[in-house]
Amino acid sequence: MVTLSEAYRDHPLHLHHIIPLDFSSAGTLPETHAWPELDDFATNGCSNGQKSIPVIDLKDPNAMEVIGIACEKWGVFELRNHEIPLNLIEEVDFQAKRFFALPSQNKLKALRSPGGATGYGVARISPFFSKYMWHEGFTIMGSPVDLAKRIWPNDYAPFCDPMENYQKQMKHLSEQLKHLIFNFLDISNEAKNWVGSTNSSGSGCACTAIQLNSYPSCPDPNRAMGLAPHTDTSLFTILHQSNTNGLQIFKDEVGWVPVNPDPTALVVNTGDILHIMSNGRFRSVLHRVMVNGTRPRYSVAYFYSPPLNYVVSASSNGVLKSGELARFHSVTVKEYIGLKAKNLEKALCLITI
Ligand SMILES: C=C1C[C@]23C[C@@]1(O)CC[C@H]2[C@@]12CCC[C@@](C)(C(=O)O1)[C@H]2[C@@H]3C(=O)O
Ligand SMILES: O=C(O)CCC(=O)C(=O)O
Ligand SMILES: [Fe+2]
Repeated sequence: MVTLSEAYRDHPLHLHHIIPLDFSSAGTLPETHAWPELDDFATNGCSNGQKSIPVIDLKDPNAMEVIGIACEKWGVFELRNHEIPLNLIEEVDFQAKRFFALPSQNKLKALRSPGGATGYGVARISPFFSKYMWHEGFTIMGSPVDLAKRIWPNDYAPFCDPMENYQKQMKHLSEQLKHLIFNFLDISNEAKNWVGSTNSSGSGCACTAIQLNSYPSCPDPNRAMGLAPHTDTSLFTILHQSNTNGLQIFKDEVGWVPVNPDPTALVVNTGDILHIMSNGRFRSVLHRVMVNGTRPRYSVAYFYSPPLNYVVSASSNGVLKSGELARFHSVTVKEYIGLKAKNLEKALCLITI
């Protein structure tokens, strides 16, 4: 089965950047989780009610055009009519909540290892910030069975079956979106089909991951940060958010724009790999998550990227118009993941020509 884990092996983390706080016993916000700059965050235009992300119907005959324009102008859109069964989404949500509701010592049985990429833990970006985030995550790459067996040794199927089904459905949806986006960008058939590329299992399949996110309700939400501002590494990410708000995207000349939850819809955002492949035309969108004083928030992110040894390059994929120069050096997906793991948001600058 396809796994991205290999790309993270050379970038081990310290345990304090893996083990989440036991949120169930935190009656007050610990200083370790109190973010000093938050006044800024709160007033940075996030209540701008007029601006909201584009909403796109996948069955729209002009889907390719409207998706392309949304990626260009916003780097994010809400997708309706996506054909992922709602009962599957609800089941995945339910299983995620069931996992996060376990006592801390049970969740720690599935803790991500220092050199690992899957399992329970804080967000990978944690070492780049001096404060911790009000967040816990569970990352799945390939089969969730080994991880789930550590928690439910004899009863892992209720967790694993919907996760595996979700992976299949999301992969199919991602292929449709990839097709529309690459056609909009005029990407060549070779680059489109990842010709000659393989991942760790030797197949030319995409690298994918599911990230279950939990943001418990917080005793001091104005001083806490759910997920610090970041861009995703992926080609694109498909997110389902349950009905507590908190996600915001950064739009130039506007500021932080809330992405209000619609549990029947999905949110698609562009990642760094698409940024590079499109020569910067589709900028990877900066986003963050704020927390809530009374309600927990849950989300499920599906990251979709080309195979690990795929060469991410605008100079050979057909996107450059005549006379246009490539803005980035070519890198493999694996090399870019390594750069991001070491340098976070400076990774793109490091490959800028
Ligand atoms: C496939 C992946 C993308 C991700 C790193 C990961 O290996 C699994 C977790 C993902 C996540 C989720 C929260 C935000 C993020 C930046 C992080 O710290 O972990 C993303 C990573 C990413 O896009 O690079
Ligand atoms: O919880 C959210 O809405 C955002 C999650 C996210 O940004 C991520 O998993 O990369
Ligand atoms: Fe993200």
